[in-house]
Amino acid sequence: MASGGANGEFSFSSSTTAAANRAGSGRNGLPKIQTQDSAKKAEDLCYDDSATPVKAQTLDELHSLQKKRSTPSTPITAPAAAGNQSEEERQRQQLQSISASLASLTRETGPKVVKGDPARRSTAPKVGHVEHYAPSISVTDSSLKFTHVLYNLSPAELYEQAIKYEKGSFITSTGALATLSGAKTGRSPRDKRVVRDDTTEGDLWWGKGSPNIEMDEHTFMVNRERAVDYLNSLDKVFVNDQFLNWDPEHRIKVRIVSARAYHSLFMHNMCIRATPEELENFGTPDFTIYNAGQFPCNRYTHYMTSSTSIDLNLGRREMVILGTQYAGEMKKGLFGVMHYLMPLRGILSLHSGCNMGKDGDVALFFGLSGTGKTTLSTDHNRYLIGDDEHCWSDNGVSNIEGGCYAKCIDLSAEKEPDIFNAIKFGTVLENVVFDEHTRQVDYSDKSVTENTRAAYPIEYIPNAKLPCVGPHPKNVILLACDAFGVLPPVSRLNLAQTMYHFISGYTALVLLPRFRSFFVVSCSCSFTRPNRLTKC
Ligand SMILES: Nc1ncnc2c1ncn2[C@@H]1O[C@H](COP(=O)(O)OP(=O)(O)O)[C@@H](O)[C@H]1O
Ligand SMILES: C=C(OP(=O)(O)O)C(=O)O
Repeated sequence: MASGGANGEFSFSSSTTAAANRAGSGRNGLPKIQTQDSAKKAEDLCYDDSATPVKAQTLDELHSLQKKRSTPSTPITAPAAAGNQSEEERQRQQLQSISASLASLTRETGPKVVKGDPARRSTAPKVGHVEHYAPSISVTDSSLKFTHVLYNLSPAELYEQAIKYEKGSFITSTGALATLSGAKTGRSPRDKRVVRDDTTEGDLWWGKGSPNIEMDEHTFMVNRERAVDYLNSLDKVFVNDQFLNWDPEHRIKVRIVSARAYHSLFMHNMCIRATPEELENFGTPDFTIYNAGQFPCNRYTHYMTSSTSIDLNLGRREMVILGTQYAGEMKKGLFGVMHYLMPLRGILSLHSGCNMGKDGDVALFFGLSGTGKTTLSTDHNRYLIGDDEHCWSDNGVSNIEGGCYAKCIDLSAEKEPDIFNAIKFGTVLENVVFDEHTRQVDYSDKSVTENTRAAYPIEYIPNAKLPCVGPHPKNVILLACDAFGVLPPVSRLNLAQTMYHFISGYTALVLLPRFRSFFVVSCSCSFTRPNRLTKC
């Protein structure tokens, strides 16, 4: 039994130990564990208590001292058109916009949308509730409840939400948030549908060979309603208002409504993060994602061939996700939107990584999934502009995203140090396996999936180029997985050859990463205008 000795020493009560203590050594002859002089300590504590009284009477009061109110980094300036808009009015408009996003299109009333965490019952809603429409006699049960909106939460707040409420969420030894994406651990391209209507009939590639599988507007609305009803049935939803495209002239405002903190943090990392000032004037989004991934689609619905459906409606500028929680669907779904919107503005959207040398020479890395865009564009000797999605306009190149989505299988500090070190607080780590005690990740473990991923903000890469824009590219590199040695390891191509191989898009699909060989085509090219490439 251990007890404190009269002189403040830590001692054991057995006679052997007491004898050892007298002899100046601890049990088994080990040196005694020294502690402070307890009498002096008690005196100090006494003085401390009276010198700095606690500025609270209760624990709740003490907790309330812990948190300072967030304030925008610059004073709130009234937008010219809106005149002297009060903070309260601005909040009301923001809530009304979110309320409109969540509105059912078939019922007249919906839940009352309020801001804030429902778990903090003592905190009154920031703004009074907003009905979707004026109350009518056709009141439904759903109109009697509240839906709490967790709006643009910070990574720290999202960590707390995930760990508290989402099974399979843990903090790893380097501070990343480990999560599980559920039954789906990769994208579901066969479950993707695009609404074929007047907007898209002439602009999109339909029919044999096209990746665009059509659905009609009515079926989209059925799925949209299903997703909105699911989200409205929850106590709380996450809403992210963010941007796409670092080129300020062609920036797109996106809103992501989701049910999981994991999804909100993933998009926080992957889209461009708005400053508090930009959020003040965010207004109506250009595009909205409804992510109801935990809820399946109804297979009796026309066009549905599984319980998963990812539906894009370019006319309504909306995307609905049902039956998959894999976060990459949101990222790639938005990329599809940019592939539609940007060419209409004469801008080429590129599925490529992009980096820049010290002399300003920009290189593009094209390739299908897994060919090495993220790995090779994250080059310690060059500035990273982006790892996956870019726009090429008369202004040069710009990254569409605000973060990177790296594959983690067999990741090591030696081979990919910048990516390895980016896996820290704020990073989402999907489907990795870790030691239950030390929380050290085993990047070689494929128990959950081989497609383990890390999503982190681009500034986690030390030599990221911020803002993520650059001049016209000087070199184009085409990457391909070639398991069968069809292609030479490296070839230098002229313009016509580059166009030919770009269209061919050869990649062997059935590969494990360790068998990959990379066909790298480097072409010193003279593309100065994007429409030249558009022709191929
Ligand atoms: N020589 C190599 N070059 C690039 N990636 C490689 C190479 N050898 C193995 N890899 C692995 O292949 C994967 C490439 O994936 P990634 O860079 O994310 O591709 P993409 O961004 O094109 O989808 C990574 O897991 C990387 O570690
Ligand atoms: C987002 C994805 O694409 P990529 O492999 O190109 O990162 C994905 O496959 O989930």
